[in-house]
Amino acid sequence: MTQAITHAASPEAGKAPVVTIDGPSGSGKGTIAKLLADKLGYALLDSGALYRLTALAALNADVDLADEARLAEIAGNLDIRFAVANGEVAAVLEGKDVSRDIRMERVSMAASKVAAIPAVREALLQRQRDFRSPPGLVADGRDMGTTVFPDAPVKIFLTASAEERAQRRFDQLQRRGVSVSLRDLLEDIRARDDRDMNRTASPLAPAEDAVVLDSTDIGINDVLQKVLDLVHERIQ
Ligand SMILES: Nc1ncnc2c1ncn2[C@@H]1O[C@H](COP(=O)(O)OP(=O)(O)OP(=O)(O)O)[C@@H](O)[C@H]1O
Ligand SMILES: Nc1ccn([C@H]2C[C@H](O)[C@@H](COP(=O)(O)O)O2)c(=O)n1
Repeated sequence: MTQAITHAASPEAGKAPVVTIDGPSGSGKGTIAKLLADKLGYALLDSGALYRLTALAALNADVDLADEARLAEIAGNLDIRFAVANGEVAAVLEGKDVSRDIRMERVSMAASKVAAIPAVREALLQRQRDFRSPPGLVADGRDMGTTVFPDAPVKIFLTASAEERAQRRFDQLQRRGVSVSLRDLLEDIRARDDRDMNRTASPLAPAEDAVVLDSTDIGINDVLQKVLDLVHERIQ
């Protein structure tokens, strides 16, 4: 069962093993991170949710997304917690479950802009590190292996072609009854890749010691098994 962590870490917590899973949007990071955390009984950090929550708080307060100082202040003072209910992790902002709101397209776009601001990333750094706790942590994002947990014993960079990622997102939205165009999704994925890879602060890139897994032609179970093999080889 995935653990939800909301408290500051103890000295032992700093030594707990971390598995980092970075990669572009739609590569399957969130899916694999959740399955892995469940399997290992580790805590789970969905770092993208922190950028999404910052973006939602800013949109709710009508803050200009060009106002970097104000956005950093919002990121540094977020009133959030992650609650586990029925095996799912809910994101709670100022007491309200906003798990669905933070997945809306306008929030995704705002999160991508907010995440490019160095002062926002700095404001969220320690909060992310506080998720590290025994028996271990699975951390999903873009800079988990390069910046947030550079000493992690297992670093995965999960990728897939833009076309495959757009198709996966299309199928996911269709299952939820949301009608979208595959072409728009592909354009959106390319725009986000470009912004995530070309920003100056913690750009999306594999850590030097990361294992790169291309899941374009590999199913979820096979990806999970490859990651588990690495964990057993390096941690337990
Ligand atoms: N290897 C795979 N084969 C087929 N479908 C997959 C695979 N991995 C993930 N998926 C599906 O792709 C969709 C996107 O996966 P997921 O949300 O985990 O991606 P993500 O990398 O976390 O994206 P984001 O960074 O935008 O949150 C989901 O519907 C998931 O079930
Ligand atoms: N460590 C991270 C995590 C996420 N981001 C950015 C990338 C996206 O534009 C946005 C939302 O992430 P998602 O929920 O889609 O994984 O946040 C980042 O820059 N660094």
